[in-house]
Amino acid sequence: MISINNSSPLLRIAVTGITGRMGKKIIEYFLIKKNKQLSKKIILGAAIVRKNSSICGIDIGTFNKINEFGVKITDNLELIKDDFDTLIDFTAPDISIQYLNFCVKNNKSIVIGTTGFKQQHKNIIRNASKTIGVMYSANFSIGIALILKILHKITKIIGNNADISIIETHHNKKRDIPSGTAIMMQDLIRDTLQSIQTNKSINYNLKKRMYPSKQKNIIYDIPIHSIRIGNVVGEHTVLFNILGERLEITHKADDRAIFAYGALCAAIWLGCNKKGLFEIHDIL
Ligand SMILES: NC(=O)C1=CN([C@@H]2O[C@H](COP(=O)(O)OP(=O)(O)OC[C@H]3O[C@@H](n4cnc5c(N)ncnc54)[C@H](O)[C@@H]3O)[C@@H](O)[C@H]2O)C=CC1
Ligand SMILES: O=C(O)C1=N[C@H](C(=O)O)C[C@H](O)C1
Repeated sequence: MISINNSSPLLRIAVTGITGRMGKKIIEYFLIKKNKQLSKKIILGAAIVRKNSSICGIDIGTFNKINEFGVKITDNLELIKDDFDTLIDFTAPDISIQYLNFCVKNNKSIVIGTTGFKQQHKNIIRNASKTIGVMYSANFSIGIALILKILHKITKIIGNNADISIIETHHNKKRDIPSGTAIMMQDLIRDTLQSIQTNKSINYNLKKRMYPSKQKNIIYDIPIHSIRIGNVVGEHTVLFNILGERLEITHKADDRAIFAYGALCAAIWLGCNKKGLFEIHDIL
């Protein structure tokens, strides 16, 4: 499990996208105090919604049809900049970058779960991490963090001789395609294959992925097949086909709470004093 440093001080969290699928899940942890360990370490400092939303000014508890909580929904970060230490963002690429820039300007740490970033966004994220603590992951589940370690090991052993494909399945409301998780898996496998080819020790991490690989000549065809159907929370399968047999490594998310829990643990781990670019496996 992700370890939570018990000596970390109480951390005030700002949550963006509070009307979204992920924003609601994260807020739920504060309103329903779903996890005692987390509740001892973090408090809700701000609940942020898109500009000019009709729900600005409403108490977050009232909005979620429970008792008044004492935090009013806002679209104005300037008003609440002294009410939080760390911002957790699961929204959309362009607004995520605006929130990131606000955090840089006001020396706040940030946990970014948004996916669908283009390379120029990733360069901005990387640059911001020179000034503040940035935790970025396309997937905050413990399961995927563990599978990434397994994929690295399998690719090192059979990658050179395997036919590899990735299948990702998500709900039909998902905006980006393919999923950020599938791209993360594809990047890891490609980096591992490149390291085998060039005998360089692989140090797979996001930092490396923030800049495209310099070795343009080595292209690995690892196709990603995407399915958008119903309410699927998120499923990923990596297939390694070698002579006479096939490995299928699968992760199936049933509840977005796993992503929310991972993001909240990441926020506690990140705290408000670190500087740099981190990802979920930094805290496993
Ligand atoms: N890293 C991870 O573990 C996970 C990442 N995600 C990613 O998180 C993001 C959000 O996913 P969902 O919550 O399902 O989406 P959603 O569409 O349900 O929610 C998006 C939220 O962002 C807000 N938003 C969008 N554009 C905005 C703007 N211009 N200004 C202010 N607010 C804006 C919306 O109002 C909404 O509250 C996606 O990129 C998704 O891929 C989702 C689940 C897990
Ligand atoms: O949009 C989603 O729902 C999810 N998006 C993330 C991704 O793009 O990988 C993570 C998870 O699969 C759910």
